[in-house]
Amino acid sequence: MEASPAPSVKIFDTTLRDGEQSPGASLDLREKLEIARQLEKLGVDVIEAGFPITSDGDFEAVRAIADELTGPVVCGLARCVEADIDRAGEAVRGARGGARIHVFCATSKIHREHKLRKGTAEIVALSRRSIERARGFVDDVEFSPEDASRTEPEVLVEICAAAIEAGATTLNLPDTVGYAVPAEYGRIFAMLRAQLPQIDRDGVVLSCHCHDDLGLAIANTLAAIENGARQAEVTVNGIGERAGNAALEELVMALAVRADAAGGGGVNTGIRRREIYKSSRMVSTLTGLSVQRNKAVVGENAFAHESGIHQDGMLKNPETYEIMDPRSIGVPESKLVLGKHSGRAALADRLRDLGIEASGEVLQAVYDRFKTLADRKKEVHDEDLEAIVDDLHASAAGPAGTGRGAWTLHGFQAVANAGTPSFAFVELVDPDGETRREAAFGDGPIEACYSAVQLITGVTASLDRYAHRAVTGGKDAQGEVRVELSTDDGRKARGRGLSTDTIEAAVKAYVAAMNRLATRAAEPASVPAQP
Ligand SMILES: CC(=O)SCCNC(=O)CCNC(=O)[C@H](O)C(C)(C)COP(=O)(O)OP(=O)(O)OC[C@H]1O[C@@H](n2cnc3c(N)ncnc32)[C@H](O)[C@@H]1OP(=O)(O)O
Ligand SMILES: CC(C)C(=O)C(=O)O
Repeated sequence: MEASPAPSVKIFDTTLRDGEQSPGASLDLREKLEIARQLEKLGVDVIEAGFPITSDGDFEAVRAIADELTGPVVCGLARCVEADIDRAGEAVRGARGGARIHVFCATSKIHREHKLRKGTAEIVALSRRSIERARGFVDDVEFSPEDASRTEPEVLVEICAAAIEAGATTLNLPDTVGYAVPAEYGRIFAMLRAQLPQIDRDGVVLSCHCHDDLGLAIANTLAAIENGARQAEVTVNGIGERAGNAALEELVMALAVRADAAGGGGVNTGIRRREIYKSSRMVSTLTGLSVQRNKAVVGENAFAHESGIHQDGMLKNPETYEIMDPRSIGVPESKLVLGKHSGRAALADRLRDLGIEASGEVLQAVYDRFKTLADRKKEVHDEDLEAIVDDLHASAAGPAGTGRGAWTLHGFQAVANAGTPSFAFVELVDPDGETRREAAFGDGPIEACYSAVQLITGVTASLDRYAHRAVTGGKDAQGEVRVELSTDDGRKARGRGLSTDTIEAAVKAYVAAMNRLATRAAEPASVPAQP
């Protein structure tokens, strides 16, 4: 006996309707068309392009999308209000990929009594009339009993039966306020199929529409599919009213990665997964709603790894820490971000990418400097690593290759006051390993530090050149200071310092130059190569 093919679920994308209801996300006609074209490339089955009674702009956008797209069915939303239905019918009529009107009417007790102020019988009759009116425009009519998950089961059964009789071809059971939990939401679908056998018999499509108020939109959607829903209403990036809707990318990838996600056996969608990331970027850019960094599937961190243990695993086999291949959704590659939690494996790998082979003691030396820096910076960039390696090369040579010890900066404090001289206290370790300290005043904290260094070392030099630049970006960027010193007897030397603290970079540069000056006594005319 042949195995029956895996069922498939239609993807009904409502980014342009419910998604656009996110505060601040309004889209104009051109933007809606651009997103609709991308949704067509993505392979969605139905595009809910808008709510045409809302405004002339929304009507025109739905009309334009219906006129242009040839793949997906184009749908317009309508209340159980004649003018809404007529406007939606006008907007989607003749849609090249198929036209649908989506009629909705709230059915829960709270919505009946407080919002619509109508009894159940009146709501059932109104819905029936509205569906019939919509069928006058199109054969494909979807009906949603709004707030279905909070509606009494008997009311839901009654209105769904009436909707099918009136000609609804899709029945959508929305969890309008994101209140349902998965088992309960799944049971509603099972209950309805059991109570209304005409659903399965006549091929009425059951649909789910979940909001994320409790973070359960995807779990609820999967529960609905497990219980017979064959259409899922979703939005790109999960945008939508309040906390948003079930995210298209999360649903599609849950079904793709886990064959048992909706009860086993596998469920297909017609989505071209390589278009997911591009769609996400486009929706984010055009709506102005940024995607949170840790958002599943499409967030900036979804395929980024910072901790050493994970990075090491990733380098050995990406499947240790990634359950999907980023390229399968159009993300070019995973990222190993170097930071405080990174280890030697990731560091050596990045150095290799930069053309620097480091192992053993050299790697350890770079690693020690890297960790010190990472304690001060959120992320260590390639330029930071190159600067660390340069710095190590310079100090490994000793003061201009003399082989003897050098002065090193141990610590400093600098106080800057407006209107009065600045004050600095500096501690250096001398070439024999002794810590020496001095305090001095100056015109600004850097000059005060330089005076203290001169007092400690006994070397008096003029500062001929001072240059500062940020080597990396951001507020925790590394600054590089380069100085050039000269003495009365004609010796010159250059020095370079690197730190996230400008004053520290300046003092390091000065001390490096002083070390070189000390070696210049024998050959006063020569200036060493730039470090
Ligand atoms: C769950 C959802 O996401 S539903 C979709 C929500 N989306 C939107 O509301 C976006 C577009 N909306 C709009 O532009 C406007 O609200 C309009 C044009 C639809 C209506 O505007 P107005 O006529 O000024 O009505 P307003 O928005 O103030 O109030 C809604 C009215 O619709 C009624 N209503 C709500 N749902 C339905 C329904 N499904 N069927 C019939 N009437 C309904 C309300 O009871 C209220 O009627 P009332 O004024 O008699 O009390
Ligand atoms: C119109 C319906 C489907 C809706 O958006 C909701 O109930 O959330």
